[in-house]
Order: sequence, then structure tokens, then C-alpha cells
Amino acid sequence: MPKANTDTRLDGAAKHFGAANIDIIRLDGAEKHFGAVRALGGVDFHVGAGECVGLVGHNGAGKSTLMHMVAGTLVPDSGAITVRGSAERDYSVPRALELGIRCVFQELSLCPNLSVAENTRINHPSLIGFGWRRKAAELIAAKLDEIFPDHGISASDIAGDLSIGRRQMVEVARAFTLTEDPLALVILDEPTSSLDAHTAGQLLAFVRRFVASGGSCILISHVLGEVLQNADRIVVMRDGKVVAADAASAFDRDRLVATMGGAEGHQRTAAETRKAEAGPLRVKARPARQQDGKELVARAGEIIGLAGLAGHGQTDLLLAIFAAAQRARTGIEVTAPVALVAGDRQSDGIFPQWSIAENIGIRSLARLRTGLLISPQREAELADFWKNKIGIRTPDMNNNIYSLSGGNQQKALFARALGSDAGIVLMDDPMRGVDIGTKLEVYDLVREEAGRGRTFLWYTTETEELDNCDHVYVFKNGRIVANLGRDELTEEKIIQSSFGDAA
Ligand SMILES: Nc1ncnc2c1ncn2[C@@H]1O[C@H](COP(=O)(O)OP(=O)(O)OP(=O)(O)O)[C@@H](O)[C@H]1O
Repeated sequence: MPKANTDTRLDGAAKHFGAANIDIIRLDGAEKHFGAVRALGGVDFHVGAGECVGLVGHNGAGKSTLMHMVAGTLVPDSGAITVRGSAERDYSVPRALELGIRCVFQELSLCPNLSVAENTRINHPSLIGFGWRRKAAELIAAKLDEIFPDHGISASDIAGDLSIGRRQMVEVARAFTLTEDPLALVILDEPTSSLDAHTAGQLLAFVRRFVASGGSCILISHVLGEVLQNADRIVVMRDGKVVAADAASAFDRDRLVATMGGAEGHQRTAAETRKAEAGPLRVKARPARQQDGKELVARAGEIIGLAGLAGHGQTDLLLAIFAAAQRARTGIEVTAPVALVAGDRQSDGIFPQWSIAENIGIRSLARLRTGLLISPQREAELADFWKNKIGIRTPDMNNNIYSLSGGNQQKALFARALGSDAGIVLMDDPMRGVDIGTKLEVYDLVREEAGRGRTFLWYTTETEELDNCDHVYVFKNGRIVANLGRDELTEEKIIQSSFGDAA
């Protein structure tokens, strides 16, 4: 009976890593087409042992497609794959797993009806035999403790009951769990997208320890600072090609942005110059667990931030405000129609059977109607307007929503909310997976729309984004603990409020 390795120290993993100077995996001339879309146009890519490779590029550049090839989930149309110096003829998922190549993909993959321990078993076939559930529970708990010391997750928690941030933590810990199954390279496709700054820092510090012990990682992130600070080498993709690859020390943020394309010459000063002309009351809301008199107040034309550690009640309050717009709730006053940009697009945002255009139009049905029917022409006009406005990359807006890359799906959800007539837009960590160029465009758009009187309530795990807000409520344990004005906003101040007792 294979025995689970309960040694959670990183040097326990090192035995799998092998010779230091041979590439774990190498792709030469990898090409991939999806119908008319050329996702990869001849890409060379490799990862060495003990190396953290940062992979960056705009939404739809081809990063995930390339990673699916490394993981064996997609077969290239042409090109060669070499593993530890030997050519691979029939590279596949089982072969990748046999080589110790594991992945944490952008779209989270936990089975929602299974516990955290049971989900761990799914990825670790060697966890079998009598007592596997207990072993799986011990291993995942130990790995969570090691990576995220204050995680607050139990191995018996049902995955579907966890917040998206906690699900992301479980996915990451599961990929690094040591069992009899080999571990050499972990692909991390936007692993911090739902984590707050504190938790993201814990993960990135762990990645550095893992790499120092001989493991390898591929780190994909749209938060360029994370890649610059934690990768050894950075590969930049643009339109299905590698356009630069160099030591991380050879890049800075500006060179990365310029190489990726799309955000050149953007004015980052606009946020500071905007002054809100606050109008009539739009939202007044007291979190269900609030015991003192604090409440969230938002007026027409304001951009209000919600901050603090992830899962401390920010999403709950946004959802309560959303619900209150349909049906009165005590403690919440809403005075205009509401639209929501969901952060957890898989569960809450996307209609998977529908086209991109239909997904955008659903919040604007009244406007799209001629008589009783939806006018295809009006729907197409709305979709095309947003395709151009925020650059949704697709040859046809009638394609299924899932033909879009992750970041482009998120852009479609933005278009749905901003294209609607809602006077209040609730945004639940909405920039998940959106590239830097588009983010800057969307920030401008949000400020422009606020200037026209729209109100934005914006929960974000990216502290930098709070610069766009007029003021920010910090949450802790389901309550508002601080209300910080624009001039008081610093990461330290937010973290201090998130951990401290006082407001
Ligand atoms: N299953 C699919 N069907 C059709 N087109 C696809 C499919 N998967 C990917 N594509 C297309 O391939 C291109 C590359 O997508 P990919 O997901 O690799 O981009 P990405 O760099 O990972 O983007 P993001 O940063 O948004 O995650 C995109 O144009 C996308 O629309």
C-alpha cells in the first residue's frame, strides 16, 4: 500500500527535483489554433530546475494556452516538447503528473460538494487505502499551515462553502502537498487574484522558499510587482508570441508594460486630480454584524472602496445591498437601480451556454427590446460598442463566452454592468485577471462615469486600486472598523486597521 509522505518540510520535495542544470520542460515552436484564432504562433519556452519563471502578457496573449501544453491538457498543433533532455512523443496529463508537473489554473477546480480533504485526494492518487481521508486531512492542513499560517480553513470544510479567496488558498496548498506523487514544477496561473495583500505575501514568500529548495514554478500574474520581485526570469508574451525573455533584474515595471503593449502613455495622475462632487444619497448600509453606529454611506458620483483582509464581510455587504435593491431589508437603504460585477465569475457572473453578446446584454433587456422580442441588431450594437471600448479580444461577439481568455470574460462582465442603466454599480474584486492596460482604461471609465453621477462601491484586494476611491471602509470580522479618507490611504494604514482592534 503506498504510504503518504507526512514530511511537510520543503527538503522532502527536493528528492524529486533531479539534476539542477537540465530543463524540467522545454517547448520549441509550439503552435495552437482555436478555429480562426491563432492562440500560439510558434512559441519557445523552458523552465529550469530551481527556477521561478514569471510569465506576463495582455489578456488573450496566450499564457494559459501555453500552460495547458506544459500541463498536458492541450496538445500543440505543431512543435516539440522535451522533458529533462528527452523528446516526448505523446505528452499528456498522466505523463505530466508522472514528471511532477502540477498546476493551479485560473479557473478554480475544486469540487464544490466535497470537503477540502476529499478534494486533496482527487489530485493525489497515491492517497489510497485505509485511513486515506485522515491522511489527506493531515497533509492539506499541514501545507495550509505552512503557506498561510492564519488561514482559518478546516480540512472538513466543504469547498463550495468557502469564499473564493479561501478556495484559491486550498488549490495552491493542494498543488504543493507532498505525497508519494512526484513534485517538480508548479504552474501558478494568477494564484493571488483573489488573495488580499497579506495572504498574497505569504504565498509569494513560500514560492521563494520552494524554489530555493530546488523546486520550479511558473508564476503568471497581472500584478507586475509580484512578478518583478519573485521571478528569476521573466517571459513576456504578446499576441501568441514570446516577445521578450530575460533575467527579472533586467526588467522594471515600465519596460514590462512597454513590452506587453497596450498601456503606453497612460496618465496615472488622473486619480489624484479627481474631486468628487457628492450628490444625493444613493446607499446607506449597516453590515449585519455591526454593533456600533458605523455604516457605509455612498452618494451619487462617489467611488467608495471596501478594503481589509479578504472574506471579512465586504462581499457579504455588497450582496446584501444588491438584494436590498430588489426587496427592502432592514439596515439598508438603496435609492437607484443596482448592477453587480461579480468577482467569482464562474459561480456568479457568467451564463455559460450564452454568447459574449448575450452575456453583456442581459442587464439591459428593456433597452434591447423591440416589442416583445430582443432585437439582435441592438444587442449586437451594444456588444460591439463594448468590444471596442474595453478591447474584448474575439473575432466574433456571437462566440460562446468561454471561448474568451479569463481576463476577457471579466471584461464582458464589466461591460454588462457599465452598459446597463444602473445608477449604482457594485464591484466585487472585479479586476480578477484583467491585464494592466485594460485596468487603467477601466479606472478611467469608472471615474468618468462617477463624474456623470454614477455611484461605485468597489471591493478590491489590490491596494493600489483604492487610489481611485474617494474614501474607503476597512472591514474586519464582518464589521466596518475604519473609514479612511483619500489622504489617509496607505497599505500600512489598511493593514493596521485590518488587524487592530480599534477603528
Ligand atoms: N477553448 C477556446 N476556444 C476558442 N478560443 C480560445 C479557447 N481558449 C483560448 N482561446 C483563445 O486563445 C487566445 C489565447 O487565450 P489564453 O487564455 O491563452 O490567453 P491568456 O494570455 O491566458 O489571457 P488572460 O490573461 O486573459 O488569462 C485568446 O484569443 C482566446 O480567446
